[in-house]
Amino acid sequence: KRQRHRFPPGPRGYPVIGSVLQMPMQNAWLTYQRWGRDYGSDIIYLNVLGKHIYILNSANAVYDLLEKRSATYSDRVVTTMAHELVKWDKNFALLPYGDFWREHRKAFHRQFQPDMVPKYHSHMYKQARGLLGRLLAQPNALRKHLRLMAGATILGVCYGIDAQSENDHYLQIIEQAVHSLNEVAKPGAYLVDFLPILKYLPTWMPGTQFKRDAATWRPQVDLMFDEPFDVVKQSLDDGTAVDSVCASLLSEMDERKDKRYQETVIKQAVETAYIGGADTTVSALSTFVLAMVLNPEVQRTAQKHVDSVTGGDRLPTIEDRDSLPYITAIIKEALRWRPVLPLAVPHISTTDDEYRGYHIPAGSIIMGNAWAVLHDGSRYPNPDSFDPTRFLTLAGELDRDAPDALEAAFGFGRRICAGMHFALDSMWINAAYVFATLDIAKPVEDGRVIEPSGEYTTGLLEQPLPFKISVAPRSKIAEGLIRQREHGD
Ligand code: HEM
Repeated sequence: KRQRHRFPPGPRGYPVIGSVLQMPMQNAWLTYQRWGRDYGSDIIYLNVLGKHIYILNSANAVYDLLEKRSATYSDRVVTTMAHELVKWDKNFALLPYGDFWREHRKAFHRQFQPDMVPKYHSHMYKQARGLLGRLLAQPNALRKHLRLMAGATILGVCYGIDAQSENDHYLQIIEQAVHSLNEVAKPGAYLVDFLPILKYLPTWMPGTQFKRDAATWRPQVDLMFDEPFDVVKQSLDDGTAVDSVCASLLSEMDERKDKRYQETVIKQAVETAYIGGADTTVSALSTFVLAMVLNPEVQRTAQKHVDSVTGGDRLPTIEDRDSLPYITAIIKEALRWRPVLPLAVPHISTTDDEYRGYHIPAGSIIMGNAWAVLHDGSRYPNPDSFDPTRFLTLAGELDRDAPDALEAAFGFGRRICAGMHFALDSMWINAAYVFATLDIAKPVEDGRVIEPSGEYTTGLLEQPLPFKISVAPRSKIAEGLIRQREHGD
């Protein structure tokens, strides 16, 4: 006898194909948030070609399922193109839940847990200084400068590689490979993901462009993982290794366990830091700059706070953080206002479950709508305005009772961002350096103020469309700090 299950409300689809035609292609998080309002439910259900999809639009639903029941909701979508043909599952953020993923997460955690991150601050300071100088010299290449800052910080920390410019050999290898991750991650981009049998077609047949794409991309992905790892391994053998995450993990290998297996885990875990950490940091800091351009009074207040702590004649350090809650609040607000991954990364359930009387079969796709959680007006009044004081008490301290934007901005449960503490410190240092030294504003061209569009790209990861800024040193002393520091003094 067939049991009838209850499912949450959602747009009614058509027989067989389900809601495939209703799936939003642009800014899906906004449509999902609106559906939540239209259907009066914080859980929305869609059936797309037989796949069960649940969208969680509230902090409660996200917490109940992705946090409290994280043993059930921590798997990942596995696709033929990304995982099998291009081998992007070397990126452990895409690995299915299980022991192999757990080994990666453990190795990564050993090096990126909160206690370890201070070891990496020197790399962050160095690259943040470089960013100041480049912004002054070339204000209209913000994205390029941020990419170099974020990429070089991670390469320095992970492999001890000192990338000087965007033409750095390793940065180029990685950038070339990462391009294909964006392509294979586009929903519905590859028919073979719906009909895996197509992978057996010979490459000369029409309609097999995906096989040619995979043949081009797979060696690029292999190279990106292999080359920096091999260089560190060789340097350990030669006795010339410098301090790095990769070198530490290789030196700590357990001699009783299989060497090749451990090396594979280390290679993949370390390179995932770049994949997980570069574009995300660029997006978050681009939003930070956009917010400062649009909210000059917030920028001025932050500058005053920084000056009151540094006296205006030195650069801030992370040790100043406790004295500068306003800067921390700006970082939280940037991550809340325009979350980098508005739908985080989808989770998959591994056993049948029931929640609020609704049936959730094993293999369902669960999307935590970080955007909806972080723009919930009952938790964040006036959610569209950029207001760091929402995280502060009247006395200007961080408000421990305010809902924390970090709860959704970095994802959920056992798959929560493994580089979160690293990301927060790196963002804080870059923002504090900018406040200490630079005025960032809308540029004026031919007597006209150029407004940023404020628009964002749409995809798994969102970032502001390129916008123009003007950058000026705040004072002669500030200019001196940038120049002096640039020369390594
Ligand atoms: C502002 C910057 C960042 C944001 C907003 C961000 C956000 C996220 C999100 C939303 C996820 C998916 C969580 C989920 O599935 O629920 C994630 C995963 C991950 N992130 Fe980040 N991230 C940032 C920076 C970084 C950095 C700097 C690193 C490395 C140093 C990093 C490493 C990772 C890794 C390894 C995963 C995969 C975790 C897993 O699947 O077990 N991230 N991040």
